[in-house]
Amino acid sequence: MFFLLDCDGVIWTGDHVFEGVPETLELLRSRGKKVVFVTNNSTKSREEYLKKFTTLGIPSNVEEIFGSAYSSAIYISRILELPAPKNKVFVLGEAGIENELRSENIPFIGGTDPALRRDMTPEDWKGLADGSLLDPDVGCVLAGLDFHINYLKLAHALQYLRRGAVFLATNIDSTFPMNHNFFPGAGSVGAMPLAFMTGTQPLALGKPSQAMLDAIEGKFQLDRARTCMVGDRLNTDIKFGVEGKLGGTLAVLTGVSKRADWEARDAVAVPAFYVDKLSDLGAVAL
Ligand SMILES: O=C(O)[C@H](O)[C@H](O)COP(=O)(O)O
Ligand SMILES: [Mg+2]
Repeated sequence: MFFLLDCDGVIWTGDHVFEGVPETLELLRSRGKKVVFVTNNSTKSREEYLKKFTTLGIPSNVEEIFGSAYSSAIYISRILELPAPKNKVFVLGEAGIENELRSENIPFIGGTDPALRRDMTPEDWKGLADGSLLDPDVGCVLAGLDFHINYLKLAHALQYLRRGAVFLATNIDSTFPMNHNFFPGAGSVGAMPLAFMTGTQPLALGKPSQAMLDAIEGKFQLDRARTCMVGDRLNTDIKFGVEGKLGGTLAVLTGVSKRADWEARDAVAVPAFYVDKLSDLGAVAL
């Protein structure tokens, strides 16, 4: 049996690991359950997440980690297959996306480039308008959670999209649960502002995307009927499990969604089960 575990709002909030999580993971593994960490947070690569798990005292390995940055990189390299020379990606996001694109040998610009962490200049207004400042090899814009978003980056992304670049997003979460509070999410800082500007929606490759679930199913050869998705957010985690026809969905109340959200008549998705926190799983006959 597989447990697909969300991270932000389930395992941790920022660097605070919720009480009893390491013990619960150990219990699951000791009972022969397979654990896969499935996060929409694109700011870290699988290797960077492994470092975070290790630093926070949670035993894991890189093969157990499946993030939206990785999901996006394998989609671009193995499905989208941008024709050279227009196979470069303009990134709105942090190092996690860059490192996963590198691991799939996908060329990219933007992202954490310090040259873009500044205000617009008259040269920018002119060069972006006439295209002289644009890289002709960019064939795709990938928008993720960018903690350094600014007008210049959005202006670059818009010009590439206006010139026909493929519009992708790692995820479109509206908020980001952090330190027991909420901050602007990936969708709110990059993908949705660009969607508003262009009138087009990105293809999002994180939860609830079924392309991501197909990739996870393929990688782990899991049996969907014997797989449970555990998450804190209805319109990503629980929708992912329900639309993926997984055997179970479990909501935890340590993150974004509350009971009232799925008890509402127009709930986007309803979990099969819920617990107050992940460690309550220990009391369940697994
Ligand atoms: O804005 C975001 O990217 C999300 O809020 C965040 O990444 C969610 O991560 P997850 O709960 O899927 O681990
Ligand atoms: Mg979450």
